[in-house]
Amino acid sequence: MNDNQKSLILNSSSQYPLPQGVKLSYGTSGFRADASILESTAFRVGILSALRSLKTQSLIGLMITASHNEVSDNGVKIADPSGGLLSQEWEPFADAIANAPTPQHLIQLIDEFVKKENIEFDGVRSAEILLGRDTRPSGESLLEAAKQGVCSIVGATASDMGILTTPQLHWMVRARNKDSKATELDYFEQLSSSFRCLIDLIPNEIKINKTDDKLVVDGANGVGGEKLPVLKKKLNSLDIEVRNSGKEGGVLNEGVGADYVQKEKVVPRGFDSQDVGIRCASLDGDADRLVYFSVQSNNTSKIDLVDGDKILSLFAVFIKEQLSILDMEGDDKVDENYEACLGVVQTAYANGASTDYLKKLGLEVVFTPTGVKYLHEKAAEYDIGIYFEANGHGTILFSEGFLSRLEARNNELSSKSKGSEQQKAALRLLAVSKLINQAVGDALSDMLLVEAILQHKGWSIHDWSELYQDLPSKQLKVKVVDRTAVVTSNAETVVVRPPGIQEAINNEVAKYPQGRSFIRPSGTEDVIRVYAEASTQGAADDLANSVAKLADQFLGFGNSG
Ligand SMILES: CC(=O)N[C@H]1[C@@H](OP(=O)(O)O)O[C@H](CO)[C@@H](O)[C@@H]1O
Ligand SMILES: [Mg+2]
Repeated sequence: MNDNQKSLILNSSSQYPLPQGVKLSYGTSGFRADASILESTAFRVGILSALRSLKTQSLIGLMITASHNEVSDNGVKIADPSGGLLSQEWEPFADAIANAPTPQHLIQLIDEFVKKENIEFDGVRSAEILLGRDTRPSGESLLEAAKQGVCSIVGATASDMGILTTPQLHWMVRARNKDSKATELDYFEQLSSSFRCLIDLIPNEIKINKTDDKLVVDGANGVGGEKLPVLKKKLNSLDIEVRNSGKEGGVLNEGVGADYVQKEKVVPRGFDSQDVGIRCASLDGDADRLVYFSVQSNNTSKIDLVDGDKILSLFAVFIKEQLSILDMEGDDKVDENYEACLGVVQTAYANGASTDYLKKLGLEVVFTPTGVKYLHEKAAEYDIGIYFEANGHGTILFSEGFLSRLEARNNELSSKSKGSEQQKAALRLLAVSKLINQAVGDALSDMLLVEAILQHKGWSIHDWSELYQDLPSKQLKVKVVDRTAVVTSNAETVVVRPPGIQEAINNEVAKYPQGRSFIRPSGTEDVIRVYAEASTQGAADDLANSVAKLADQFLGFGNSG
């Protein structure tokens, strides 16, 4: 780094000092904290994004959001050239610069990193960053700080894309780096046209039977609630009513949204007994998570939840069915045809009943630690990889190689047997690959795929929910002295440290039919999470409570004295 560059960073970073006592970590999904302490972080991540752009010689995204956290929080994260999350190799550098106590320390860290990574400031392409933010009031000033960070790197350009859903920004970064159309309008156009294509391919006999009912969506008073009406205008085969759009005066994520609905299993604000029997869905605060639900008829404050595991199962059923029509799946595949490698990725939080169901379908199910970065990476190893967290974050990844095969197959079929069931199956899979966000889980595109599949199958939300019965489950949080004392293995299902605790958990689990329980340190909160599953709700609650007690005994404050 030359002196001119150093003094540029020095001058601008002195305007964004690190507040005292702040210690931040890039975490499961970027930096997140109370918005009032994040300006220096946004500024520094702005610098990081420009360096990442120079290193990869590609466009990079920077998103200001704290997803489902309360409105007073905010956060900042990076979208890599593929549209995916920041490479994990750069996370330690992100942590280091976010916590650098003075501008001088900051410059030293950047200088060392630039040397280590061989980042050239006078390469062919100068740094280019797309910035977006969710609807949080603090977003504007944090975006400005991030922009100043980007612009403190010589030659870098920052384009403010305004208010976007997180997946929209990731989608744009991916599209721009592939030289495809990449505006917000292009995003809506791609989603709506591929959705229409799937609807047009619904077999006639099903279309006649289909129930033309409406979908009511809880927008979490966030950006998804703002964007959905725009998308809705482009879809005439779907009747959507948006509630909690943020325009009715409700507070972001307060008693609303996918995280609240999934964790509390109660109706969000704005929904009541009049909604019994109606298909409902909830987005989270930045619209990268989606869950469905219906209001219970006998207790209208409660819901029947259709979570990420069931969205995954619905997608898996549909994809498998299309592959089977194409003879690209299963034992009876036609020899000359290629057998597509379809994989499903879950975490330990996936309901055990969903895993059983998927395995019975004959699917390969693999587990990764919690966090989209792990699931996404694993899913990318398949021709078609479907991943979902139980909380509703997920997508379907199609490999480039498989898509070329599919294109070729479609061309061949369209000359030999145009309009055949096989060709329709190829067209459906191609439409899914365009509808579903290839960069990151996307509530809006996931929702359109759910709706298209339900119409295709002529299923109500009830039919869908009946795919399997969730095992009763319970999640608890336990405050401990030091959550990093817990070290896990086997996709976080086994505790290897501290010694003894896993044996104690095993002894508890053995007392419950269909019992399963694990603990792990949260990556986003200062707690240990306890998960338990058993054959009845009472048993799941009891098991969770006993395991929480064990966590407290081994790790809690009483133990440390
Ligand atoms: C049990 C649970 O829902 N954990 C969430 C939560 O992570 P924790 O590391 O459990 O705090 O936030 C992550 C980021 O949004 C999400 O990926 C993950 O699924
Ligand atoms: Mg989110």
